[in-house]
Amino acid sequence: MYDYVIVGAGSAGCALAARLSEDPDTKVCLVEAGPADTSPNIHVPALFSKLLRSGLDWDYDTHDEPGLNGRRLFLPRGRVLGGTSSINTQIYIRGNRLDYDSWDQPGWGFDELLPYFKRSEDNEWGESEYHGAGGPMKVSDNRSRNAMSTAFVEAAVEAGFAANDDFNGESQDGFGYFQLTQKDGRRVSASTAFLHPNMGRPNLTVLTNVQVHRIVIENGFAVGVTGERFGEELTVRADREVILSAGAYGSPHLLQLSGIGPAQGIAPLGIQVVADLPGVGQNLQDHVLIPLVFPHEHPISMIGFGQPEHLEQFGAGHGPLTCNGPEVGGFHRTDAGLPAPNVEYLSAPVAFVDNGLGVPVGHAITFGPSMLTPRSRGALSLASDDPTVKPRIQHNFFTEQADMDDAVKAVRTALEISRQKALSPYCSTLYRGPASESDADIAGYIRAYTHSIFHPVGTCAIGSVVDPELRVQGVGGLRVADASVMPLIPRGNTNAPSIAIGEKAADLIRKGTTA
Ligand SMILES: Cc1cc2nc3c(=O)[nH]c(=O)nc-3n(C[C@H](O)[C@H](O)[C@H](O)COP(=O)(O)OP(=O)(O)OC[C@H]3O[C@@H](n4cnc5c(N)ncnc54)[C@H](O)[C@@H]3O)c2cc1C
Repeated sequence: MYDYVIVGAGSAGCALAARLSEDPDTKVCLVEAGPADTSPNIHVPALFSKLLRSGLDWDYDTHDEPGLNGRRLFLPRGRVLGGTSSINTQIYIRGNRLDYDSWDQPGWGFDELLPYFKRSEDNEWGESEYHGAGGPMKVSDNRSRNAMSTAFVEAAVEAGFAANDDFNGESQDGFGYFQLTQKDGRRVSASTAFLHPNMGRPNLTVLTNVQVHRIVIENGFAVGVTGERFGEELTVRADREVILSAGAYGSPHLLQLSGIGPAQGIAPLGIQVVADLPGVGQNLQDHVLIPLVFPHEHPISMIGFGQPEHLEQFGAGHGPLTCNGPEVGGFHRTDAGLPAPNVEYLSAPVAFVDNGLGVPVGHAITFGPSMLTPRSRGALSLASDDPTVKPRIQHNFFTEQADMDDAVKAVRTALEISRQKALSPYCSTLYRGPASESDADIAGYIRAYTHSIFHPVGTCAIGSVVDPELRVQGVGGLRVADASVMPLIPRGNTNAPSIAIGEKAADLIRKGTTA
């Protein structure tokens, strides 16, 4: 018997488990579907693409996307200790102040969340107004610094955009190198930061290879979870609370399998409705990337990494194997009158094609806009009452014309950057890109080549599915703490915000706010 059972050892779940188990009198069980994070492909940043569609990936796809010529897009999610933070590209971004303030939920404004961002952080720059030092998660400058990445930032400046050294500081706008969740050039995941140092705590149990199938609910109260481990059924009981940290796809999937969700979607599958919560699985938001790929002859892209000298350099904490992929980027407003950036440019020293699944055959640079403020909304619903069957996920990318209008402008800006002098050695040939700069050609290219950049949120949103203390409405002893609770997607990458949610959830739970 445990006080708290947490489902999912991802970005939020690891932070939550570590914080709750700081109290030696609190017994915490963290249940994870995937294995321990021992694969070397996790820890060597440049190998991240080897994790996609591997055994450490839930390997989802969207249903036919109506705004993207009916294509199905690849949606990777980590299935391993650390969750998606064990397979991501380590960019450390919090989003914009405006994001959290516009959630308009008590306790979730930017000024109230900043202490949680800082508490988790150990920035090599040290402590400041916007940064924390001494927290569990190391944040460092990029150790790789590919010549193409530097050229991309220089080209953006040549095109008239500002340089920015700190996207998490006073202002988000501008171009520069990202800071990364790395230590000495190795990946820092939520697992290596929050779990590894605390595995010896007698009051923290971490169960791996246990896929939770349902929440056990007795008299309207969550009292544990049932699942499967190597073919054997397993039940874990919680004395106080069950907390779902299974991610933006996993948490609404589990709620619906447990009878919590839209009655009209779950009852026909023979699932007994425990709470009719129409918001579960709705409000799905994500960022897309529109990649432009420029092949060239310079032998400096990621396909050349892995030479003996690179391995030696990696051992010393630097060199190309520390490359996270998108080393640089920038935040930009497609219209000067916007209150905050609506585009994040990403640039990687490699041909990043076919959702990251295509194997690059020659040297290239890939960059393009990731659209930060989508109006389109998708949904996740049950395809079956069998918990091992993947849910039906539809993002509805670009089903709102305003999303397309912004993206067309953003692609045009990327092409303008590609024509600057600093990029001239690398960008003379456009292999993947629009046929011309007409609105129609750019829109056609977007529909044919856009992919997800893997930041799903919003499917158990605060104010709809959970209250501001993250309690699931209509069921006792049950909370959700992960990216799914964000009512609106932040302007940036979603790992740091998910960790901040785990940090804050721990304080909410410790305060004993359960009804
Ligand atoms: C390829 C890729 C690159 C990315 N790059 C970046 C980046 O550079 N920077 C950034 O900020 N963000 C990035 N992201 C996104 C970011 O990592 C995620 O938004 C974040 O990790 C989500 O955290 P979470 O806690 O909500 O969920 P997750 O970290 O996905 O954790 C969910 C956990 O729950 C487990 N789980 C799910 N269902 C069950 C079940 N039924 N039983 C037991 N366990 C279960 C999963 O296995 C997983 O461990 C990237 C994502 C991908 C896929």
